[in-house]
Amino acid sequence: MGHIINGKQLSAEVLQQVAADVAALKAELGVTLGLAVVLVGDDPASQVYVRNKVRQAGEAGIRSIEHRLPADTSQATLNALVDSLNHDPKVHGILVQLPLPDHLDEDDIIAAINPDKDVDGFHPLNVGALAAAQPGLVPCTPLGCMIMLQQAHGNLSGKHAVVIGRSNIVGKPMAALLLQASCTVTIAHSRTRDIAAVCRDADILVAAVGRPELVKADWIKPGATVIDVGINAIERDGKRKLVGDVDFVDVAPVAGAITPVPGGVGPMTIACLMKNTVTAARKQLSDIQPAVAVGQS
Ligand SMILES: Nc1nc2c(c(=O)[nH]1)N[C@@H](CN(C=O)c1ccc(C(=O)N[C@@H](CCC(=O)O)C(=O)O)cc1)CN2
Ligand SMILES: [Mg+2]
Repeated sequence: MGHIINGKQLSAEVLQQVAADVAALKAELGVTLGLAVVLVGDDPASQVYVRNKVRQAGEAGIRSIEHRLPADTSQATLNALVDSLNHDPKVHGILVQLPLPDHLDEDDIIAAINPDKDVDGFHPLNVGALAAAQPGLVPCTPLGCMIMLQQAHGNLSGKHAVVIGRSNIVGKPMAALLLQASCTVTIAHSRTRDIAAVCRDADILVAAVGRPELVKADWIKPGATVIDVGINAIERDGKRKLVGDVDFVDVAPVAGAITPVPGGVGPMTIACLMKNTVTAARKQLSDIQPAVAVGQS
């Protein structure tokens, strides 16, 4: 049985560091960090995630400013809200919970966020910065996966990493971060030929496709590290159950280390949102007060 990477415990450690950084910024500069959380509509899962974000911000000493808008909110109204948050000095981070209702254009809203406040790391300028290995805000889920990998593996240099999935939110930024860590990176997707054989060559496998329990034991090189980004609600034996993109029971005996679902990558996503809020605030505060030393960690 491989080592189970405990995302709950690791996220608590990340949050503890964030709380210390938030307290230090308050002590040094007298600034309370602010995170604006925008939720449009009443998607039940999004409501749970937003509630957890607001709670954890509070635990880290970050003030959250919640904006809950009805499902029929217009693009113009949402853009105007984002614009006002962009100009509010008490707001250091802005996140718009996804998915948005169908009539809204997600790309347009993301592009409207000030890139310095884009704590999700989805703005095209932050996407470009990551691709060019320049400083910027990095999407929370891939950032959380990297923290888990570094803890499980130490140095990642020279490892073959396979990422299954090519989404803008997880697959592509994940591949960019693994490349920055000097991995040899393959992105596999729905058109990849003999995907099982491609995955079997991986020292590190990151599954982010949204297909319940797609990855089986015979896809895994013995001893490989397996990071499961999938969160899929299924029904089994008449009960609702959350499973990942990896068949955990099948794969865990073969893997060297593996993340569970729930309790793996999910909690790290929220912890990294708080970490990004500190990163964003430091950049904004050092732009305003370049002479003041704004600590880094
Ligand atoms: N603006 C954003 N929208 C979305 C993001 C994002 O990073 N920014 N990611 C996902 C949803 N998400 C955060 O927003 C998220 C999903 C799941 C979890 C989590 O902790 N999951 C738990 C299980 C939760 C459950 O019981 O339902 C776990 O894996 O242990 C955190 C955050 C899409 N939208
Ligand atoms: Mg849409």
